[in-house]
Amino acid sequence: MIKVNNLSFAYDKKNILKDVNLTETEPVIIGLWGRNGSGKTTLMKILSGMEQPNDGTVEVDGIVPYNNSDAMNHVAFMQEDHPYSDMWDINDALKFGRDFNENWDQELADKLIDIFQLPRKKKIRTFSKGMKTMITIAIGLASKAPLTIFDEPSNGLDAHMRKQFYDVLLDSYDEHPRMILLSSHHIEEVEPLCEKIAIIDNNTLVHYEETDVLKNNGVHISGTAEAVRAVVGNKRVLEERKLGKQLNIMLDTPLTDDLKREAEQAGVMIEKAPFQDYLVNLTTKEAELNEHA
Ligand SMILES: Nc1ncnc2c1ncn2[C@@H]1O[C@H](COP(=O)(O)OP(=O)(O)OP(=O)(O)O)[C@@H](O)[C@H]1O
Repeated sequence: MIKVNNLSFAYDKKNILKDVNLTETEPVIIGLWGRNGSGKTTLMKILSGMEQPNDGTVEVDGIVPYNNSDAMNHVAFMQEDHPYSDMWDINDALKFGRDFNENWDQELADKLIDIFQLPRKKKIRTFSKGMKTMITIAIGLASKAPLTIFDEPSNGLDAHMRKQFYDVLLDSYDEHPRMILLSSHHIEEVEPLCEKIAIIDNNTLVHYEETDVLKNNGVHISGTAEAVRAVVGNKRVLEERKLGKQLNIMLDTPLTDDLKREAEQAGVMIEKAPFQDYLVNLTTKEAELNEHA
């Protein structure tokens, strides 16, 4: 379904993406995580045919998306701050979706507009940020495109709306499994939806893994320096912070029962690190290693 081989892309000779490889053949919901400016939107634009790679190849659903009028039937790219005409109300936006997506599901579109309680008659330009995000989610899901891409889809949604977004996305995916790519720089916002996570860092895709595997990693250990170091041994350290005689270390390892026992015996505190903190430290560490390579 997605085949990206040795993809490189530059804006004005500045490398944004380099040697990106990603292959996925199964319907799956993927979270694309990376820090601000890491190249998530750029990769999404390339997958949807809005930008052309400088090097390498991209195939989506068997087609090369760039400069291909057929791409619209294979990829729906719902951008953050999606550009709607100032004159449009919801019916105009849905008509646009219907005209450009051969798999368009009008019943689902109408249902989502009702669930999100969006006003049909008001111009979209008068909507709040969260309401604009919701209409974008409705159009993306109703497109039923083989690859549906949402750039920062939970942006502007309050906790209640975010839950509704999760529910409608998972219902729609269960009913019609397809590939859905969701970007975020805050992993906790999309992780509950995603079976797999792709991580962009240092201009490339550094990890593509099952969410459950990645999410298990990252452990904080704190206590006196000597006791902490004894537990750490030669495990991979992602972050180290000293506070007087106290040492706090983040390890790149899962929190196993063995490790908990070891920590208890050594008299140090041990806990699972938040997923977002783990990813930030993981990418910082790998960027440092690359710099020194
Ligand atoms: N049209 C453009 N012309 C020149 N540089 C650009 C253009 N669009 C993006 N960039 C640069 O490309 C890099 C990657 O931007 P991109 O928008 O893909 O990142 P992102 O991971 O989506 O960031 P964010 O999480 O902040 O939205 C940034 O350094 C950005 O300044």
